[in-house]
Amino acid sequence: MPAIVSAKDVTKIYEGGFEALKGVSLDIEQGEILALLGPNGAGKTTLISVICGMVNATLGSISVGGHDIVDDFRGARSLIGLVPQELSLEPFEKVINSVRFSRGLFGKPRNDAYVERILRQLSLWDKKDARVKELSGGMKRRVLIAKALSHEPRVLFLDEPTAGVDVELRKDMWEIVRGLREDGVTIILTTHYIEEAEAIADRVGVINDGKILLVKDKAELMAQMGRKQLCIELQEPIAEIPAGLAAYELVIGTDGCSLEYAYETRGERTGITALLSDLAAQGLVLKDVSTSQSSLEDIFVGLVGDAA
Ligand SMILES: Nc1ncnc2c1ncn2[C@@H]1O[C@H](COP(=O)(O)OP(=O)(O)OP(=O)(O)O)[C@@H](O)[C@H]1O
Repeated sequence: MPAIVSAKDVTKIYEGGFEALKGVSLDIEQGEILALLGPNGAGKTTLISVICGMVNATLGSISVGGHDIVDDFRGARSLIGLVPQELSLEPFEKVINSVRFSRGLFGKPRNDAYVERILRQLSLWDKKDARVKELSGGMKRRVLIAKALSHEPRVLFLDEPTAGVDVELRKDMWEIVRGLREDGVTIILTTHYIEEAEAIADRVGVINDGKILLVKDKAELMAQMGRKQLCIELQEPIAEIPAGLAAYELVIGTDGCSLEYAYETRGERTGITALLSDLAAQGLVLKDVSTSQSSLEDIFVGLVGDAA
């Protein structure tokens, strides 16, 4: 299936010469939730602003649903909903009118049944006649989503949807995003929160310093995270690993006093029981054992650190 959003070698140099995107290429699959993870200033907002046509790319090309975002701006833009980072709403407007108005901006005919459906989906139906200023921060964020969905887009961009919101609201937001995906909407969200990417993304893209460092299935990343290390401290140092332990592919510490064993936590057998009895059979006396696991956070920090 062709990608619903395809960016090729996109570079953005802001006035003043700052290069915020450095040849970014990215294909977004229809129906997926892609989390773009990166530190402050990485270029996340710039990338989605360029795709949504709010900022012009300096070089490169982007298409959305097969429409070039420059040559066929209207065709591309009609497929896109954008939930911006800032709460930019008209305070005195009634919720339902603000959603109807957004739909009208895209030249779509009034459709009360559709607007009711999204307001219900976002638990805003009982607030439809409230003025925006009377709503809590979480409700305002949901109004922004309703507005972004008002013209029935196929791709929804959420720029840090849960920045600064409490845990409950964050989980509500994740539920909303999952529900939208079930309706067939492709979702791209930017986040600083690794646990957010872990919780809802199908794929994770890591961006830093204007470059995409990695785009991977979350399941693959999780499999990488499913590896653990068992560190065995020995009572006495050894010069080399006894031949009888070769099958375990142990790594010996520089002082000869420790051994490291990598295993899959998801596998049926970790091999730890057999290893411990074979160590004893080889006459090795253990002083201590500990385990460690690489997390998405380690992978992220490693990637961003290596790139720096
Ligand atoms: N209009 C602008 N003019 C000049 N530089 C800009 C402009 N907008 C953004 N930048 C710079 O581009 C870089 C990327 O900014 P961007 O907002 O895309 O990052 P981000 O990954 O979204 O960061 P955050 O997580 O803090 O929102 C930053 O160094 C920022 O200062």
